[in-house]
Amino acid sequence: MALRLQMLGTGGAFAKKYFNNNGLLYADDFTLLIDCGITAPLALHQTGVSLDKIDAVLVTHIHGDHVGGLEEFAFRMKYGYGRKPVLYIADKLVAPLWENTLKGGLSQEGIASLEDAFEVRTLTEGTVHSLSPSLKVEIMQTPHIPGKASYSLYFNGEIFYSADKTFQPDLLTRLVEQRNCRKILHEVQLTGPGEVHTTLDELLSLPAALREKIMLMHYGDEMEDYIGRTKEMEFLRQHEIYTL
Ligand SMILES: O=c1ccn([C@@H]2O[C@@H]3COP(=O)(O)O[C@H]3[C@H]2O)c(=O)[nH]1
Ligand SMILES: [Zn+2]
Ligand SMILES: [Zn+2]
Repeated sequence: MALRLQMLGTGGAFAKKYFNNNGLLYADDFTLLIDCGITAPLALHQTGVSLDKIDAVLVTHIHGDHVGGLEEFAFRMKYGYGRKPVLYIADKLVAPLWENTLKGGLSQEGIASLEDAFEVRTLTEGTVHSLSPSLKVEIMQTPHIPGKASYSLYFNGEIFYSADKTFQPDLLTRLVEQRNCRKILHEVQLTGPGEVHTTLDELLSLPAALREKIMLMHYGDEMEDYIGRTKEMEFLRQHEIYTL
C-alpha cells in the first residue's frame, strides 16, 4: 500500500503560525516520525497521536526545529512506557547529537550515552535500510550549513523528503530521470535570500515536469500570501493526511 504522510508541522524554524517541520510517515506496518523538533510534543498531543504508537524517530540534522523535542520524547517513553524509543540517525550525527544537544538534559545515573536513552540504529549513506517490510530509506547528505551534516531521505525508492537544504537542481533531476522518483516533499523559503535554504524562486525555475512532483513545506508565516504563486507546487498543510 502507498505511504501516507501527516505533517505535525510545516513551519520554518521561526514560524509561529505553524509547528516545526516534522512529519509522521505511515507505512502498512510502521509509523515513522521524521524529525522531532521543539514543538513536536505539543503537535503530537494536538494531533491525538500517543508516543507509543510511533515505531521510530529519524532525525535529518541537528537544529532545534528538528531535534529539540527528543529530550521530552526519551523521558516520557522511559517514565511513561518503560522503554527507549528507536532512533534512526546518520552515523556522523550520533556524537554531535549527544555531546552538543542532549547530554545536558538527559544525562543522569543510568543515562551516560545516546544509547542509554534511545535504541540507536545508525544509517549510512549509499545503503538502503529496511525499517520494516514496507518501509525502506536511503539517506543522502545534502548541503545546508557549511560544516554541519544534514541528510535528505529517499523512501521506498520513489519518495524524496528534503532535509533543510540549499537548491540542488541536479540532484532533483537525477532522482526523477534516473531513480524513478515520483514525489518530492521539499523545503522552501518564501522571502529573502536562500543562503542555507531553497527559495521559492529557485524551485519555480525548475522545469514543469519536476515542479509537478513537488509539495512545499518548512515555510514561514507568510505562506497564505503565496497561494497561487507557486505554479504546480502545492503547500503541504500540517495535520492533513496525504497519500503519497
Ligand atoms: O547560517 C545560518 C544558520 C542559521 N540560520 C537560521 O537559523 C535557522 C536554524 O533552523 P533552520 O535550519 O530551519 O533555519 C535556519 C535559518 O533560519 C541562517 O539563516 N543562517
Ligand atoms: Zn529547519
Ligand atoms: Zn536546519
